[in-house]
Amino acid sequence: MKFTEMLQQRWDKNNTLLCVGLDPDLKRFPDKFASCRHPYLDFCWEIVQATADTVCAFKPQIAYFASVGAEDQLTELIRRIHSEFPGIPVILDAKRGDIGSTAKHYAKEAFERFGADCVTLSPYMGRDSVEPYLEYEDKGAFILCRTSNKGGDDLQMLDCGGKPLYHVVAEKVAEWNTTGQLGLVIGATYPNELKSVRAITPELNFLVPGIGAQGGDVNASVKSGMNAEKTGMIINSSRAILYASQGDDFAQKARFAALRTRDEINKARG
Ligand SMILES: O=c1ccn([C@@H]2O[C@H](COP(=O)(O)O)[C@@H](O)[C@H]2O)c(=O)[nH]1
Repeated sequence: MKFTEMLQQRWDKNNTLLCVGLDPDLKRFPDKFASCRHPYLDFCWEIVQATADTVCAFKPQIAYFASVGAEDQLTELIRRIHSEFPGIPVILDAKRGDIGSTAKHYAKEAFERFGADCVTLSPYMGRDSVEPYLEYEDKGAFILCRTSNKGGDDLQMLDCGGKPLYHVVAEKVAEWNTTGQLGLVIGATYPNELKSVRAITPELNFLVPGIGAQGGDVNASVKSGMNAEKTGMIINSSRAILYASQGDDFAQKARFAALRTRDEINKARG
């Protein structure tokens, strides 16, 4: 099934816009994982099992696996999600961006090696750096537009002939999106910007990180970013769910945190 179809089904049938981010940091795991052979896989798998019914997607962040040589654990994690929870799309947060010939290999890594359904990309190198990902017709890509961090201002707010650079990125991505595979990353820390980009691109889906640990306003973000169908958003929370407890009850506490967040999002949708 195509990434966009999987997502639409999760929105419609499971009534959730929540995405649980999988950013596994060994230092924050409960003690029982210290002696595991595959701690990143085992920890994330318990989180996935505890939260699967609450999400529209999972988003593993590649740096947390690659920095410790745990790529095989990431591959197995995504394989298990697809096998045990078919229909839940996996977005690999990799923020790639390179010339076409190299981008082909990054696309192969994300979609063939890791088996992800979607990937995050930088827009900085332009259309031909994105095109190799679109050759995988069932897959999707979210392009960085207005990121959740403070330093995003350095470039994204630059004036481009009377409009900020992130508006130009939104317009360009809408233009490149001839196949319906593209969306935008916009931080929940900037609800006003979410609103302005929704007005420019009513048809694009948004990946929205920044609630939870980064303090983004759930109610304002949802109201600003949802589309006419009250969907169009994948709202990510990683640390606030993963590390809701460091005790043996971590999975149960993660589930409660996910349920609370899903319900808060749904309340804001009205
Ligand atoms: O603008 C962006 C783009 C990506 N991220 C990623 O999302 C998660 C956020 O984690 P939290 O623990 O919920 O803060 C993380 O993987 C980032 O790399 C982002 O935060 N902002």
